[in-house]
Amino acid sequence: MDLATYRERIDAIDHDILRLFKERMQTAAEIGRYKAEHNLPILNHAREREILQRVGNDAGEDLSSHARILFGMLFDLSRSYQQRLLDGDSQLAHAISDALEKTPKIFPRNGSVACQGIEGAYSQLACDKIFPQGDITYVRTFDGVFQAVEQGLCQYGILPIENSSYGTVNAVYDLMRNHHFYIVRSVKLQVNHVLLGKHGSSLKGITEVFSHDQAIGQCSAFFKQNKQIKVTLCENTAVAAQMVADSERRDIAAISSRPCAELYGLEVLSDNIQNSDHNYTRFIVISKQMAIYPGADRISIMVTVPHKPGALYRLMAKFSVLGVNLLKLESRPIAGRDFEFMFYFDFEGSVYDQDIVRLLADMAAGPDLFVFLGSYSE
Ligand SMILES: C=C(O[C@@H]1C=C(C(=O)O)C=C[C@H]1O)C(=O)O
Repeated sequence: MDLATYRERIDAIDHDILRLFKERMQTAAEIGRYKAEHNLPILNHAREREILQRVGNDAGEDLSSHARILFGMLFDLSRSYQQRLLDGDSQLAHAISDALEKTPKIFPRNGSVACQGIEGAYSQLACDKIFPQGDITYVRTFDGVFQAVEQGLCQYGILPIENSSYGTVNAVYDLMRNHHFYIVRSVKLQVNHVLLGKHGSSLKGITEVFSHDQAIGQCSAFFKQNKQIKVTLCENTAVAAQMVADSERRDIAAISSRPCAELYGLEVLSDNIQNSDHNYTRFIVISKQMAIYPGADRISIMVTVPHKPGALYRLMAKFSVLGVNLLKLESRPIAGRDFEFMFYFDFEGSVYDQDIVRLLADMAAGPDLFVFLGSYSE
């Protein structure tokens, strides 16, 4: 047989599969209605296991695992179809359209903003970029930024989430699940670190350097070359500069931003000491209310998936069928659980796209934890 004839055969088979698929989905919808009337949950593990067992056996050794994957996908589709028919428009879909209606058409230039650290901190530099007329309140910790927003003390909060060379700011991701907030914007800031010491001191005489863990990590090559220097972590790069300024010691220095030299009366002992010239940190802007500004083309969510083989794969398949491009996938262990993880996804997409809203509503309706973290632009 030639290729064209094989393809004709495949087309005919697909025609039958599609007819049967539609029939299967309609039947699942009927079952969904029955379940709603009788107060039964949509998911029935035992039934799915039974079908997988049968299908796996009937398919024969060669195709057993392929058939199980196919039917696993069919279950997902049939459950989400049942859910959608029963829920109509989900709560999340309503909240999103509400936010779209109420959000001003232009991102504000001012507002009260919580930043971690003190003046000269990189969060402040990020804030200046986003809110040129922002009114900054400094808090000591990242947790304090979340709290200031959650309690309504500040309209916005700024938090670093990842660096192009040193990676994720884990502490911020771990705090996300303890707080209620929405991401309304993100920004990428080029970060050039400088070594700051007392006037008249020099790199040769420095025995100890203070800074934040991220800055130390981004300057690891500098420490390899200067092995005599002891590293001491502190909560913020600007706080490190202030500590050096307040200390009597002349053998200590801080890794900070350049503006901290002038702010704290220090001297630049070494310039651009980060490993890479292309060193960027991404910051998010959080707010208490959901707000989706024009141009929002990025969506962030936080989910757990069941601790079972294929669970993450099935979640990813939902993105894949819509042709959604994933921008970031981060996993963090859930404290107190046995290697269970919280997954954070950033993906490209607009909430004006009904397929995307349906996907979000579908995940929100599932049995696992799902949090919509916001839709925004960078
Ligand atoms: C259709 C049903 O709902 C769900 C979907 C199933 C399926 O697609 O075969 C099986 C079990 C349930 O988790 C059902 O309960 O039969």
